[in-house]
Parts: sequence; C-alpha cells; structure tokens
Amino acid sequence: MIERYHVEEIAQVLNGHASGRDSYVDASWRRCVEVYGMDPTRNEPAHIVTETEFRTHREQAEWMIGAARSSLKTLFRQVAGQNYVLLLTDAKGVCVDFFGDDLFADELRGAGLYLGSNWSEDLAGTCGVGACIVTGEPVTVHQDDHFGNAHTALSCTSAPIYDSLGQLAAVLDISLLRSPSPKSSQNLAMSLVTSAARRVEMANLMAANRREWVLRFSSSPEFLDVDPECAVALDGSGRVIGATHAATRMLSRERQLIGERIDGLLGISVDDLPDLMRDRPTEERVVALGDGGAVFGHAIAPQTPRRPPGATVSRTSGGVLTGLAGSDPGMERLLSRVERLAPTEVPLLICGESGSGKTKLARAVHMASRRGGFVTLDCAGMPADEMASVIEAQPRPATLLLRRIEDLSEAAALALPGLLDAHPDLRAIATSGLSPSALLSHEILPCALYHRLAGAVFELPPLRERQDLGWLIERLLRRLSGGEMRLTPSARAELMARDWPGNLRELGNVLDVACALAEGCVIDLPDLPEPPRASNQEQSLEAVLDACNWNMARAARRLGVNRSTVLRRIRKQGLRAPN
Ligand SMILES: Nc1ncnc2c1ncn2[C@@H]1O[C@H](COP(=O)(O)OP(=O)(O)OP(=O)(O)O)[C@@H](O)[C@H]1O
Repeated sequence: MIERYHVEEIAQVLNGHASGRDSYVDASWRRCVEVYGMDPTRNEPAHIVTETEFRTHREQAEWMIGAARSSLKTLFRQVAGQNYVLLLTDAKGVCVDFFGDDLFADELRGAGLYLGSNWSEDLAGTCGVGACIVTGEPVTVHQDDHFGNAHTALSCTSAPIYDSLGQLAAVLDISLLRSPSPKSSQNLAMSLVTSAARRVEMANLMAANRREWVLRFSSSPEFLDVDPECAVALDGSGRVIGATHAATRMLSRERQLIGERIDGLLGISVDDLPDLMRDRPTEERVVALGDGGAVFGHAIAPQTPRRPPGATVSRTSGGVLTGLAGSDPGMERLLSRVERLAPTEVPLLICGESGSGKTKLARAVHMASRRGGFVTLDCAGMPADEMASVIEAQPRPATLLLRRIEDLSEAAALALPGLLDAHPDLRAIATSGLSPSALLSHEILPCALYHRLAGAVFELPPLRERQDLGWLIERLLRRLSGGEMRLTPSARAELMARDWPGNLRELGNVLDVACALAEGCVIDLPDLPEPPRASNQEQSLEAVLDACNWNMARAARRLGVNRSTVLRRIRKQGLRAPN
C-alpha cells in the first residue's frame, strides 16, 4: 500500500504538483525519472563497486580519510548508542570509510550502508549522499523521501566536505536503518554531521597550509580559539590560497574566493595579521566584514623552520615590516635596519611615545624572524618570581616582548639578566616610553640590564613628526571600515593638522569614532571627536621635571605621587627629557 502511495506521489510531482517535502526531494525525484530514466516501482538493490574499483576509490581518497578520521571517530562515539552508522563517501558517492556496529554488519551491507556502496544519485536514486553531491548542500533524505522502494526504511543525513580550493571532495553521511517517523527527529543528526564536516575542512586546511598564514573566524569570542566557524589560508602578499566552504560563503557570498586579496575583502592586510594572534585579547581581534558586519579573527603564523643565521628577510616575504609606514624617510631607514636585524638574535630596544607603534613593531620583528613562540610581559607591577615562571614556561625558541621596561620593579630588574642568560634561545625585545638616554641617565634601568637589552636601539618618531600621516589615515580608515568610508577634504585637512599626542592609538580611536558617527559613507568635520586639551596639571609636570633636572624620584616627591605615577604621566603626555 505504502509503495503504491509512494509511486503515486512521485507521479504527482512529475505532473508539476509540489509534494510538500523539501524542494531538493521533489527536484531529485524529477531527475530520477527525467534524467536517469528510473522506475520507482523497481526494487533496485544497493550498488556495490567491485573490489578493484573500491581500492582505486579508496587510494584516491586516502588524504581525505586521514583528515576526517578523528572527526568521524568523535562523531561515532556521540551517536553509536542510537544505532547510527557513519559513511564517508568520495565526491562520486562511493563509500570509502565506514563506522558502524559489527553486530549488524550483514543487515547494513544489505542496505548499502557499507564500504564500497555507491550512493551516486544516478545509480541509487534520491538518497542523502546523492542529493548532497548534486546540490552541494547538507540534506536529510528521510524514509520515503528516497526514490526507490528499497531504501524507504532508511534515514540519511549528509553534509558536503569541500577541499581548500572549493571543490567538493567528500560527503559525510550519518544513517539509520530504522528511524522514528517525523523527519524532524533527524535535526540533531543534521547539526552533528554539518559540524563534523566543518571540522574536517578546517583540519584539512590547517594541515595543507602549515607554512602559510591561516586566519580563522568566529562570530562568538568564546569559540574563536577552540572551535572557529571558518578559515582562510593566505600567502605572504595576503592573497587567499585556501578557504573552508563557510569562509567562502561569509567572505565572498559564494563567488570565487581563491586569489582574492584579504585587504579587498576585509580591509586588513597581511601586515595586520600579528594583531590578530592569540596573545591579544579576543575582544580586540575584531575584523570588519564587507557587508557591515564583524567577526572575531584568529591569525596563526606560518610554521616554518628557523632561518639559518645571517639569512635576511626578503622584503617581499610578507611585507610585515614594510607595511608599517608609508613614505616617511626616517621610518623607511628605521624599518630597513630593523629588517636586517629581525632574523638575528640581537636584543632590541624600541623607544617612543605611548601609542607610537612600539608593540606593533616588536610583533612585526617577531613575524619577520619566523621564530616559534611570542610572549608578552607587561613590566609594570610584574613580580620577579612571576616573570621567572612565565619565562620558564615558554616553548623555545621564542621572542620575549618586555613592554614598558622602565616600569620594571627593582627586584625584577635585578633578576632579568640572569633569566635571559639562562635562556639564550629567548630573543628579548624591550619597549619603553622614555628615550634611551633617559633610561640610562636617570638610572631607571641598571646599566648592566640596559646593555643586555639594547643590542640595537630604535626610536619611533611621534606621529606629529611623521611625513606619512596621510597614508596612515587612509590605511587605518580602510582597515576600520573595510574600504567603505571616506573623508571629506575638510575632515582630512583637520586630521592632518592635529598634534596627535596619543599617536597612532589616538588616530585609530578618532577614526573609529568618526566611522560610527558619520551618516552614510562620508566622514565630515562634525563627525571628528574634539582633540584633547592640555590641562594645567599636564603643563606643570614638565615644569616640575625641568626644575628637578628630570630626576624622577625628586619630581615624584615634589608632586606628592610615586615614581611610577610620574613615569606614567610622562608617557601619557609624550614628554621627553632634554638630551
Ligand atoms: N604602523 C601602524 N599602522 C597602523 N596602526 C598602527 C601602526 N603602529 C601602531 N598602530 C596601532 O596603534 C595602536 C598603538 O600601537 P602600539 O600598541 O604598538 O603602541 P605602543 O607604542 O606600544 O604603545 P604603549 O607604549 O602605550 O604600549 C595599536 O592599536 C596599533 O595597532
């Protein structure tokens, strides 16, 4: 009786009536009759390929089987108690890997839920794997959604697995020999199988691109580092060389993503990737999408073997350093020296006002050096024993960034040289808001420590002295708005005329606010936040320091605050001791 209803229903669909089932079922039924010439009354058994054919299919899918195995095992553990079987088929629909209960092996083999069965739609009729291959989408083909009467007891939920170039590579299928009647009973199976397929794509992309940048995305910060939604692999110039299917959807809405540049897609370039690495707080790793939305990003640096000593970093090897400045002769000179020192072991001291880009430069040096780990220590308030345990815990070789070295406590300053000597495979990069001469002459750092850290010294200019302010404005704006926003000439002139005591950090914040306040895509003068005004207290700090000959301890006593507060205010105001 059921068979007769089933055949009649298929006939109705062929006559142009919708069945009320999922549209991919109706479409597949029509293909079965009109394209493959199938007859729904025939009870076709499962199609099993020959032993030789099976070996060929399996050999060709070996890489995918390897990438998928651990996800499949996890998935099988989750569902084994409910009598599900798992099939991994290749892109032609042939089952090349299988997880099921051996107790039911004969029954499963008879139903085609076994190694070597061929579930392509033109052979098996409407079925999960076949419909998934044709549509490229996850599907559930439940009971009498199947075309042939032989399969109407089964429920099959299938999700596509794409390779990193966007080609369908495999189908992951989870099936039941006998299932409860409502199709909605398989919603959980659908969610499990699509998540597993996503993880297989992710594992495959990561394994194939160990020597490239990988940028992973998640809409929720909690899952960014542990279970991201999608990812792209980028070459050194920021071009997409691989992507998971979900990333293609998110970034290019199904258009070709391979070969696109990341700055065109996201308004960030390869130079910005170090800012999206794991040691940054997740909430700071926000990436703007072209459609106005935003996601969290996690950049994973290329894992290349260490460069032989003396080898230089090619300027085209990723542009991590060259992307830090436009045409400012001082910065260009500085970056070309930094570039030569990046792959060496020389410890670096980077000085400059707060917000001038010291941390960013240190990270870029690390990236260009292609060392393993990167660890940041904020020196203010860091007890010596904590510093020691963080350093001890680092896998090496690594770069150790010591931020605001002038804030190191006396005990930590005494302990640091010994720690560095004990770990020669840690390359130290220290940053300071004070000038090198202030660090030395005011005994802020013990002389021995200063020379231990200052193998080469770089002084980043404050933004008001840079000649590439226009370039930086454009670059930051592109990064913040994904290339959507532009400035009116008067807003641009106003930004070019400002002093920028907070340097690049202040510029970034001002543009951020302006993008939020602007109506539409144009930022005009009223959208710019007011520049900060110097208070009397700020003016008097410099006077007090001058009067105390820049002796911090004396200035602190005179102002009635402690030494670190004086240092903090000096940094905040961008004051510099006269040389
Ligand atoms: N060359 C650059 N191009 C674009 N943005 C930059 C550049 N350099 C720094 N920035 C941005 O400016 C902000 C401040 O940079 P960074 O943290 O490196 O400054 P800093 O000198 O280390 O500051 P502090 O001394 O206060 O820690 C960051 O948001 C950073 O991403």
